[in-house]
Amino acid sequence: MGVEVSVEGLTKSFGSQRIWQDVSLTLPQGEVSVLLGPSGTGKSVFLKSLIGLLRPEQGSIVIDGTDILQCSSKELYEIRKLFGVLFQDGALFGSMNLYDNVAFPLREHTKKSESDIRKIVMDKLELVGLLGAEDKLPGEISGGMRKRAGLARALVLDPEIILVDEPDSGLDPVRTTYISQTLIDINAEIDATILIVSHNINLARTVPDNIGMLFRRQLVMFGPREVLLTSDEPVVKQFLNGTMIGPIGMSEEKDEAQMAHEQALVEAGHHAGGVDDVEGIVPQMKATPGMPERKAVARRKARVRQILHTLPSAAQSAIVDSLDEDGEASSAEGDYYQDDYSQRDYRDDDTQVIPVYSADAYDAEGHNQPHGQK
Ligand SMILES: Nc1ncnc2c1ncn2[C@@H]1O[C@H](COP(=O)(O)OP(=O)(O)OP(=O)(O)O)[C@@H](O)[C@H]1O
Repeated sequence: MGVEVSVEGLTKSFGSQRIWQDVSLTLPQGEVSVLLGPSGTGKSVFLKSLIGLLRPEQGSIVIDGTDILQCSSKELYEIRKLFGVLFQDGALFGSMNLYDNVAFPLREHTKKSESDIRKIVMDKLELVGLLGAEDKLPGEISGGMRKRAGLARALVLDPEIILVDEPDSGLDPVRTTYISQTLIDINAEIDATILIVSHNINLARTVPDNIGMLFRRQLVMFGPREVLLTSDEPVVKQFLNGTMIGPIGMSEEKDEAQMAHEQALVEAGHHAGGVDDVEGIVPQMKATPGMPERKAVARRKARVRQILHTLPSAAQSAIVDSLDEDGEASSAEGDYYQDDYSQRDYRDDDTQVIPVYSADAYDAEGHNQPHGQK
């Protein structure tokens, strides 16, 4: 089973440029999480920090009991072996065919025989649907195939944590769904902890168990998927709907005057773009029939049940509904409704759900004034 990744108070700058600050979240063991955020908010920087390629100046990243910001380089080397990483372009070696690309980590990091390597490589190529393409060079195949080859290579060392940077970039919606299905199937097969960085709303709505969002140097929230997908936070709603109306601007920082101007345009009949009906919860993708059950599903149910009372009421209802669909409502309701949630302020609870932005969370300059963050 994949290991938990626990991030606490993480802050990263490049020189005087603060990328994000005080980011705290836990990727639960073996679950699939997505980190959303507008372009340039530091999602890739976060992903590279998790594997120790970039070094945040504050905070901790605890993986399998080791804080990778404090450990020796030898320990970091060992921790890195737990990871499989799919970078945006697949990061394949252009001069090697797909077989050799996928075999590369096995030849570099293990003493396995070529016949053992062959078995593993063919197995992973089959998992990502690339059997028959092993002799092709990266330059001879499509972007989607390159991504799948990169994914196969990320899997050969049996990673416990898989980091995936924008699996959808450069892919059409159908291929994006295929790669989403592959990620879910991989999770079912090897039960790895998976973090996907993306700004694809369809993927975010259908793939993960948990969703987080970065915006204006803060982690806006992180928690069960139902929390973000039912959120009323302006930045989340704008992001999900893809409209120009809201705190996200072309260059990220949008001030009050700009927001008022855009609102006036819309009131005068200008189309703000995006779609209005991207709301609510749609069913989560399941492993392809014939694959093992995702073990994360049962673990997540138990985990979410424990924190349910700390979540916003819309998220609670959505979670209870999803359990209803699974035929669990009657046994679950007894547990859920012991508490009077309507009387609770979820922001005061000890929870990983960190809603920071609301309508009153911006000062006169349009800068955020985070509240409720732990
Ligand atoms: N090695 C680096 N040195 C200096 N600045 C960097 C470095 N890597 C990233 N940055 C800066 O960090 C910021 C966040 O970049 P990052 O690629 O993480 O954003 P992102 O959210 O992944 O964006 P996108 O969705 O467009 O891929 C950018 O301003 C980028 O220029």
